[in-house]
Amino acid sequence: MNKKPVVLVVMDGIGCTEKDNGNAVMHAYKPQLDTLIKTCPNIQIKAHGLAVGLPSDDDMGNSEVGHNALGCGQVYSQGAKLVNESIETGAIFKSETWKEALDSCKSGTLHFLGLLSDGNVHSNIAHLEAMLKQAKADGVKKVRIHALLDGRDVPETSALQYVDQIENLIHELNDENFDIKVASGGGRMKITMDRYEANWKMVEEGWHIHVLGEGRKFASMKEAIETYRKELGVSDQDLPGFVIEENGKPVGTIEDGDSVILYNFRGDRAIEISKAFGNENFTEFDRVRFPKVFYAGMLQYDGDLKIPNKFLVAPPHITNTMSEFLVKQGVKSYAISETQKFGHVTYFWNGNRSEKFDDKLETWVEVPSDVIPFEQRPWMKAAEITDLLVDAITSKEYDFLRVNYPNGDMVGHTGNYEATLIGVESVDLMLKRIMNACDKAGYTLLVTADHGNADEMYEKRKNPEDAPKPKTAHTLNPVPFIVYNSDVQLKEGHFGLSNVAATVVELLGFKAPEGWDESLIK
Ligand SMILES: O=C(O)[C@@H](CO)OP(=O)(O)O
Ligand SMILES: [Mn+2]
Ligand SMILES: [Mn+2]
Repeated sequence: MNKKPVVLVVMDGIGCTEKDNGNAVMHAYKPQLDTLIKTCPNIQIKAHGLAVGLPSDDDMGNSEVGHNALGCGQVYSQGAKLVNESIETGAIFKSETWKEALDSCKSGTLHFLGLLSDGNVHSNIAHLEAMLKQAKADGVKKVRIHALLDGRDVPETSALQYVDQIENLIHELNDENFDIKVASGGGRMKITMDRYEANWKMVEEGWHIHVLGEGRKFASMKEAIETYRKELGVSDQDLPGFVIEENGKPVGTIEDGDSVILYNFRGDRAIEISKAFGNENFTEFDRVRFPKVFYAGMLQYDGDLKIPNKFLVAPPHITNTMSEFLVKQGVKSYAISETQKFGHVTYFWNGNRSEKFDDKLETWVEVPSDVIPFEQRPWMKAAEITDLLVDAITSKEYDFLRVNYPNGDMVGHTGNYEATLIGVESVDLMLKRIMNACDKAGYTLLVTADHGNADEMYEKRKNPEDAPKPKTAHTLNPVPFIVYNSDVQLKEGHFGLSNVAATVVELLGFKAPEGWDESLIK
């Protein structure tokens, strides 16, 4: 085998299936991908469920677990699973953090903030339910819930199902000693859950809604959702923020002496709001009022920056990553994406660490993303990313280069089939440029994805004659793994994303370290 530098392309959200259920991957005009699959060694690898450390094979893949597995060559039990286990054993409720959270709000309110669904990508409503029951059992007097609506990891207009579920539990738990209410909420793509500092305005709006109780007022969550749906016709993820009021007053602003638990377990979209609650000297926006609260996350979202410093369940301690390994070998690497996925190829890739292992050997490049609905620009920043990546390949400075193209995923999440076709086609167009650059430089090119999304743009239909309903979530499908410009043969069998790291280092001429899943090369 000829040892050469390697370029790895992650086509975010581009999975493989023969099924045509609004399959924007199948139907996109993508001559490069088609040729690569026809002429190069390639297999399909698993990107969901147990293969990436999720609780079961009913769990679709996602970027966090996908990039963790790609970047560390191992499968770790992930947040979704760790929290389940901690609740099952009761460890979470014996933790210091839980006790402190309860002690700290003895004469105040215990607030739960998080994504209200069972998507299991960022959160699970079952975790919230378990904590509400335990809070009552532990003698908490007053609880307020700040509910972010999903429609991105679950069907796009399914919010009322989860609202009913939580309202039923509230009804069951409420009595003269336990006062529990929903206080505020809004769509996850409108407030609070921004990531990678793409749009701090979202977090500022969330702060006004949850903390200050400033925003459009409604009598109930249901009324807010139904009113906004009628007025705007948008999916759950895009519903504006709302504040629940009674007698002209918000029912649950966040005040000095309260405790706040962010029950999302995934980090990327939890870090900014955690900074707003946790940093004394915070400058991203004017908080107007900064209540002195005890703040904890379900997990610690960033191990380097210790965000937040209090958490209920320890995150997977991901060690022995590919970046660590390459740095030890003195290999120079290059990582690039646009803002929306920049942390995926850096922070997730390195096991949820925001710092480099070595400043000199690692180069990270972020192309600023547009702040617009991505169906309006499905090509996103693919061309700008490729300009820089091609320069980096041509410079011959780096032995390992990785890139994430968000299009299949970010446009896929809009549920817009036509735009997603263009998203996939934009990525395909870029592949040609990268192939050319690799030809000239004599580099090996690997093409894969972190999970599916664009491959199923319609929900499953009950009756074949029903009109297609847009699907915004990820899929359970495998992803391609293609080797271009190398004479290797690939193994046959059942493999997953965690087999890629060993494959990369082998192509670079190293023996993969102990403990990594095997390489895909025969
Ligand atoms: O947008 C996100 O936060 C998730 C879906 O919840 O997508 P990805 O895992 O691809 O980042
Ligand atoms: Mn992804
Ligand atoms: Mn996604």
